[in-house]
Amino acid sequence: MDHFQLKDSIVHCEEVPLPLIAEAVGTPVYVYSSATMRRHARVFREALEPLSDPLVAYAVKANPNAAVLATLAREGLGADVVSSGEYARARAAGIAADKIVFSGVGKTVEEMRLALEGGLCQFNLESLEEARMLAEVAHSLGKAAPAAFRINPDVEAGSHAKISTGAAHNKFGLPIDDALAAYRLARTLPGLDVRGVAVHIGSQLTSLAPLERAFAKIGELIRVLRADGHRIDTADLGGGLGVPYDPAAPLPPSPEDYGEMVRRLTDGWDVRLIFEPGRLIVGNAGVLLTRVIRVKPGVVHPFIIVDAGMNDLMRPSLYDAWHAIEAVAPRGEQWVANVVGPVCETGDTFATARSMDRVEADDLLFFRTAGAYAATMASTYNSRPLTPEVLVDGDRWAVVRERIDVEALIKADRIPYWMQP
Ligand SMILES: Cc1ncc(COP(=O)(O)O)c(C=O)c1O
Ligand SMILES: N[C@@H](CCCC[NH3+])C(=O)O
Repeated sequence: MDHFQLKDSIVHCEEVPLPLIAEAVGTPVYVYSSATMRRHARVFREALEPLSDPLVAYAVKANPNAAVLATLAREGLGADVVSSGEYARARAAGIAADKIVFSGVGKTVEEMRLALEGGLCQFNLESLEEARMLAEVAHSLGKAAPAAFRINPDVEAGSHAKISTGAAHNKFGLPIDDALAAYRLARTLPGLDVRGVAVHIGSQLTSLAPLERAFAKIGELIRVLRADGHRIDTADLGGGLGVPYDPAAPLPPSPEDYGEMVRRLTDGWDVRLIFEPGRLIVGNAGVLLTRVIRVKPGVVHPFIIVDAGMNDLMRPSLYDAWHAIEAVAPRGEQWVANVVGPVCETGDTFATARSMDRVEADDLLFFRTAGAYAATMASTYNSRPLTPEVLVDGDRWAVVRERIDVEALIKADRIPYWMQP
């Protein structure tokens, strides 16, 4: 079910016409559909049935907006966090501490302390060095930190190189060949209670095969660890399932196919499974609404200059990502055009030679699949305000993050004392 659809020739988010939001809030603006998020949370959970009591810990990095987190908390989701900021956001949104998994490559002593004091399900440790540090911090607090090692299974995820994490040369996780020695040593550390394994090989995966290879290796590792006397109660299988961006591309595997594969691969593991989906839950729940500033002729195709830039939506410039770009009030004609932002970089290009709705200055366009890794990766480059966010629920809508304007940016800067009069 697509919650961004034409009704009376105007694209709506659920029951709310997008032009209404553009007029009231200004553009560019992110717009999220509550119904889509709720639906994705349910579809994912249903796809895992009848696994007993899995923890679905939404990867907060995909979209950490407080209203988004509160929506997902009400669906019973936990949180996968990678910083004290994400931990604080998850707690503030009402996510119970025992549903929070703390991942991340460079957890600091302060972050460890914060999560130990506030409570959590487990830390996913990336190295023995990190395990030692956590053991010390927990011991000093008189606690035993619940933990798993994130294993690097040396599997190529087949995704974009910048979002693949499971190959031996990537910075993530403990090399699988070092795992047994690490579990043995970790067991001797007071302050540490290692009781699980974790794996996450990358994001926007469009095939289940690499996940199957990784999970098979993890299954074998669990067997080896148990034979060596280690207690393994949890297996965190990460996130990574891709979502459709380009309708012309083959569909990524469905949550149902993923669930079937997981049940098959984890049969007999006898652990509590943890999942960390991010993009799957929110990716298609958001759009970036933008207005055409002007159209200028190009040598080959016209340039549509919109008021959203690479600072608002980085994915095309960072990963050559493809986002559908459609008119909010289509004129019924198609053309081939380039869509670019106003930022002073050639990379501020959203689409080149794209067949799309013909538009004129002042028309509204929207970028689809902008609910994940979009607003959260925005910057103020070129001294552009941070884009506001709006949440829709049926016929209701609300601004859930204000535009952080240039006044606020200027106020955050300081003139040093020696330059003051
Ligand atoms: C450890 C970890 N878990 C979960 C995720 C969420 O991934 P995705 O949004 O692809 O589901 C990520 C990001 O790739 C991650 O690094
Ligand atoms: N930012 C990436 C995903 C990174 C996943 C982080 N673990 C994207 O937009 O596709």
